[in-house]
Amino acid sequence: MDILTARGLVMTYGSTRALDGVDVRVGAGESVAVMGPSGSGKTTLLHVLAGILRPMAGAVDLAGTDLLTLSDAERTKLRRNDFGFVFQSGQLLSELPAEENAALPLLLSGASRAAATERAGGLLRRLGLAGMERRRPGELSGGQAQRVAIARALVGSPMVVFADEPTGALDQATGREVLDLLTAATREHGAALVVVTHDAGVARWCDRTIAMRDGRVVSEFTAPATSAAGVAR
Ligand SMILES: Nc1ncnc2c1ncn2[C@@H]1O[C@H](COP(=O)(O)OP(=O)(O)OP(=O)(O)O)[C@@H](O)[C@H]1O
Repeated sequence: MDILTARGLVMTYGSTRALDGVDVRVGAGESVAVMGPSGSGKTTLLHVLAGILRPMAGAVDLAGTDLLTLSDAERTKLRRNDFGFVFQSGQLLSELPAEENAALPLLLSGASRAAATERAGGLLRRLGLAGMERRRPGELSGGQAQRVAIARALVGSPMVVFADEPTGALDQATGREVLDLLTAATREHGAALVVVTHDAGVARWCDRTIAMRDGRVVSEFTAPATSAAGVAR
């Protein structure tokens, strides 16, 4: 069953067609890598699918809800409840301990502090951060900080996690570890994952890869990383 579908997406910036008629579907619990050269429209697609950007044309449907007919307030609420986000870096609040950073979406949704930090702490421990729950982001390595971001993305049990170059600021080995955790943790939670990346190896962790070029999906495949590498350039 598809949980997220988009049809005919068009997004332009002046004369640049960042999205030029894109159709995408994401199955429930499926992980999808979005690849392609710089400027091919990957981040724009992610933002449109996540309801952050409104396209000039097309439709986005999340489990039967048309995202583009919602009011801004409704879309914000849907993003908070149904989506999780992991960005390249710098998304944690520097003054808050890891546990509270990870608990933030639940706190914003009105959960009690005790319940929210307990759930966040459990996730952090499952992501290998036992004993680091009270550390602030400045006291964590880049890879550890991304694990906190993954915990935060999953803490509200979202339907879809969106990740934009989540390992872009990490060395390759740490990046692989983080991706492994990201895909395993989203799977474990039954969430779908849409991950934008330049790393052809990511396809190894994902169920499907979408390749973009010049604002269009040029190929789509379920394949090992060796096939993905040819499309990544
Ligand atoms: N806010 C904006 N204003 C003007 N042009 C934009 C804006 N955002 C994106 N673009 C343009 O739209 C096109 C697609 O950009 P996008 O960021 O989606 O590509 P990308 O594939 O994610 O690139 P990268 O891999 O470098 O992050 C590019 O030509 C970019 O310059």
